[in-house]
Amino acid sequence: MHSGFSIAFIGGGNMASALVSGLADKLCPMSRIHVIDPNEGLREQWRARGAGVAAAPGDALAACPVWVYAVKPQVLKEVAAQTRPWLRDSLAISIAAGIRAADLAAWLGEPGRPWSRVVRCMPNTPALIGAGVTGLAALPGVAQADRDLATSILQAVGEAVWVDDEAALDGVTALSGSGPAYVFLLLEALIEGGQAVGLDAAQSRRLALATLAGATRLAAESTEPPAVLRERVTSKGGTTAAALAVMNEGGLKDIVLHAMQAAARRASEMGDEFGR
Ligand SMILES: NC(=O)C1=CN([C@@H]2O[C@H](COP(=O)(O)OP(=O)(O)OC[C@H]3O[C@@H](n4cnc5c(N)ncnc54)[C@H](OP(=O)(O)O)[C@@H]3O)[C@@H](O)[C@H]2O)C=CC1
Ligand SMILES: O=C(O)[C@@H]1CCC=N1
Repeated sequence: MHSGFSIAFIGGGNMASALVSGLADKLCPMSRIHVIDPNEGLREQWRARGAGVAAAPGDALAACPVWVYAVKPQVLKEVAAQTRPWLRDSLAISIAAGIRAADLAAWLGEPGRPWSRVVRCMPNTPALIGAGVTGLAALPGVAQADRDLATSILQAVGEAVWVDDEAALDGVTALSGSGPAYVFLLLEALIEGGQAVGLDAAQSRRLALATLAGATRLAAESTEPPAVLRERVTSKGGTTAAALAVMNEGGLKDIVLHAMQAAARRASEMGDEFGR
């Protein structure tokens, strides 16, 4: 990416912050990051980090070749209308859950002529430390150069996975978009459980984090499926079998399945509710 590359974040909240932390200095310096957010306190934080800030769209936005919409799905339509007058030749990337690329393209374009440079994606918060994973999709007419540009931006904060059918992004949202929250919930449970079985808080946290990290890395590096790795931990008549029996009785797998279905359904509902 050349040194003149600059990127605008429309919405400077949690996710913009996570993306910029991973991006800054890898792809473009902070001085080339422009953040638009109505919240004065947030703008002050961005200013302190070295980013350009504005309360509303203006000339600085028009000059950015890449725009990342990082506002809530509920306000994206209104925000697209606010930014549209400043659109010259920029690639529009949306990270809003549920909102379909065709809707954003229609909001940014003219009647009968949707904006052709729209990529929809679903990152996750580990982007903050460069360990994110992002699902991406685009309408069929989007140029390969724009797909490559979006890939390079999201790859700066982790892995990038393209899906052919945009509807699959609702599934990505249910898995990796919301997924860090499921892992944090498990982590909370492990830490509380550790204390319930006699460890102190610090020991529990250390053991829980190392267990999640170690097991995840083992699964990633192994050629064997997770079920086989699970069986290797589970000695006949032993401690793991006792624990898994309780988890199976409680229907843990079904709970996760139903939770993910609820998340995917909600993404699709938000697309209907806040799109079009
Ligand atoms: N959090 C996550 O893990 C993930 C979130 N996403 C998606 O990212 C998007 C942002 O989420 P998140 O960062 O968590 O939300 P936040 O609420 O933290 O950030 C959104 C920011 O946009 C600001 N905003 C509101 N109106 C405007 C406007 N007109 N122009 C510019 N900025 C505006 C909000 O200000 P104010 O608060 O004052 O309204 C807020 O600071 C959502 O669409 C979400 O679906 C995607 C992947 C993961
Ligand atoms: O909860 C949400 O709607 C957003 C999308 C994925 C993670 N957070």
